[in-house]
Amino acid sequence: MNRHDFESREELARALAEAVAERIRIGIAERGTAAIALSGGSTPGKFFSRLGKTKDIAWDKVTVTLVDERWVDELSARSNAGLINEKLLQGPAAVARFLPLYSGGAEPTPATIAETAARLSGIPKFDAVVLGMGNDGHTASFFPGGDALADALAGPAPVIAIRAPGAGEPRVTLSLPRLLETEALYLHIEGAEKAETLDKALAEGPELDMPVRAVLRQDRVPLEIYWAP
Ligand SMILES: O=C1O[C@H](COP(=O)(O)O)[C@@H](O)[C@H](O)[C@H]1O
Repeated sequence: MNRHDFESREELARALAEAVAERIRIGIAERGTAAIALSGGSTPGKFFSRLGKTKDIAWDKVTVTLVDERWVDELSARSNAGLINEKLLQGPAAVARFLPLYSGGAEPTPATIAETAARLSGIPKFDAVVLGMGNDGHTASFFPGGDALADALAGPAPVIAIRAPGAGEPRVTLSLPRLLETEALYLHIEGAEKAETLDKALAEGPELDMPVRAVLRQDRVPLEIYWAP
């Protein structure tokens, strides 16, 4: 894994946006289309704004989806899709195709999960996956204590419904094997507390206690860690 430290969050956002933009350009050059999976939460807003303003990308050939979603309506302030719409899918990027993970109703059902998995099956491999991390050591919706955490980490199902004490709403997440079907993998974290959490996760200990360890320990895709204070 490689760690990229920046002096400011603005610099990080610029560099990560350029790295992901380059993966998108390569995907379009090689296959005619590109697909990326992004995280939600409080961290990626600046990065999304930067990426969405990138002009030299054929955005109409790009599919954007999420690595995970809170089971809330897109109008909710907690919606990861809402964040993508507000910050990324504006300006040049407004013509990208967005594949949401939330599809209505009180909670995800086997049928809605199957529909989402079917839609994602049209994307055999992502060009870039950008993960975040919570201070409890979760990434995507791989939460400690999650009722489907083992399945989410091991697959084989590509899309998993999961509930966990620290997660708030019911969640839906792409499984780790599905997320590792990518050309490039990024972990975007900011702040001193998250740097400490990362150090803790890099130390020995069970993956079920800090699920981000499963990402840090995998050897299928080189992990690029982007951090700023
Ligand atoms: O709930 C979530 O949390 C993580 C981390 O979010 P942050 O607010 O600490 O940046 C995020 O990566 C994930 O997509 C989201 O659903």
